[in-house]
Amino acid sequence: MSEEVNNGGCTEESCAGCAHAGNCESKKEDLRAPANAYSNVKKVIGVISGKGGVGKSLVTASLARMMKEKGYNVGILDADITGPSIPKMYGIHEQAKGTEEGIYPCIAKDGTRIMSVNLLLEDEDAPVIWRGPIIAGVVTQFWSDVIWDDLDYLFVDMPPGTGDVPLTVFQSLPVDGVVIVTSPQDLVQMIVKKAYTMARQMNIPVLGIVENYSYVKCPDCGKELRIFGESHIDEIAGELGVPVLGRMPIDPAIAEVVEEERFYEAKNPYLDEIEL
Ligand SMILES: Nc1ncnc2c1ncn2[C@@H]1O[C@H](COP(=O)(O)OP(=O)(O)OP(=O)(O)O)[C@@H](O)[C@H]1O
Repeated sequence: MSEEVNNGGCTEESCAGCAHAGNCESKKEDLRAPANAYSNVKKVIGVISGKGGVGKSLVTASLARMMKEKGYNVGILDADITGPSIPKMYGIHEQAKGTEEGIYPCIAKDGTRIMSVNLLLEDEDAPVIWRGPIIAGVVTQFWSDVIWDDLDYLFVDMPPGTGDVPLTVFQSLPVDGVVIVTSPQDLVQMIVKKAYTMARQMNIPVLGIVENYSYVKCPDCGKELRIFGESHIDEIAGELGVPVLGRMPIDPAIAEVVEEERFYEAKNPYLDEIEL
């Protein structure tokens, strides 16, 4: 079930007397959180998935690396508050510092600016046991209180699903578009549609779909093994009218760079051609 939101197309005249006028999605700017006064972010891209564990954080960081390699100023807002993984991928274990003006993101070895709840906790292994509205508030603060400085692209790694946090990000941040990450399993069709529909209901453009775990390449004969079954991604993308941005195999070289916390030098050849 979705919240009662209006998808736009409203005019001042039609709003007058409308029962939803007070919380109408067409008046989106009312819900927008202000950016920090020292931030100048040109594009905000959300990375979402209908379900957990499909490699959303990996895709977020890969897109950030791709844009970094192209010479852009890039940041990652880790909105996956209860399962933050971005700082560790980049080998960052320090705490973020703040001043009166705001909080400074940590800077990875490749220059990527990163903010995550793990950079604010005294013990990075401590679990975050907060209720939805508190978590959503923290994500908004990552936009309003963090000094992002000049960024060409800010990638937002969302928690899986269509709960409080994605809703808050869509309502409070000026998201220019989302990338949906998925895997080739049977349930996927329905799950991708849920993520797609949520973004569309919030008037956020869907830039395309990335399929992860598409295949494994046999190290001996080079044959592509589809261990999660045949992909339905072209069908789904066609039905929704969005492009397939990439298909990633399970790649031990990528797993290694994550395990060794060296993502600042990662190259993900499977997503190189994406235009954002
Ligand atoms: N194509 C791949 N090849 C090798 N390892 C991968 C690949 N995709 C993801 N992984 C690894 O699988 C693990 C889970 O990936 P990731 O953390 O990106 O998933 P997620 O969808 O963000 O998870 P969550 O839903 O819990 O936030 C990570 O250790 C990641 O490095």
